[in-house]
Amino acid sequence: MKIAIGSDHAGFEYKEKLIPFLTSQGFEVEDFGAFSTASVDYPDFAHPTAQAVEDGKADFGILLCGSAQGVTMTANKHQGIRAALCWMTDIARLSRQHNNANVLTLPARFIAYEYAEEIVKVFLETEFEGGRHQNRVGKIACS
Ligand SMILES: O=C(CO)[C@H](O)[C@H](O)[C@H](O)COP(=O)(O)O
Repeated sequence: MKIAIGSDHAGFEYKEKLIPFLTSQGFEVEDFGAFSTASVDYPDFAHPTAQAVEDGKADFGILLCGSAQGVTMTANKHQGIRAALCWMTDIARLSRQHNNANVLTLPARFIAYEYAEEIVKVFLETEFEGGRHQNRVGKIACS
């Protein structure tokens, strides 16, 4: 399974730790930057990460910034992207079970790194439930 990952400067350090974590769990990872803690603009990294998922080049995306608001707003501009801002494992689980989220966004300045790993694990291990949720998810996209 392939994961596209991106961040701004605020999410850079967590991204750098998540990449080897994901690799150790057997995932293939494509890193869309940022590549340092120098101040950057989150859309420059959130758009290509979301695009990789939208194009089917990655199965899931993971995006990080300080609050996760900016990367979530940016990723959700893409058709076919359902980016979920997750700050706790239960929210991550529900974002997969009920919303079939395909991009996980993490607020690096508000959660401990170890907890970010737990959220990632839950998100990637949880299946979409379908059923009544399929109808609702189908109504999200604007035509
Ligand atoms: O969501 C965000 C922006 O809407 C993120 O939290 C950014 O990481 C944050 O704004 C960066 O702030 P900084 O003061 O430029 O480091």
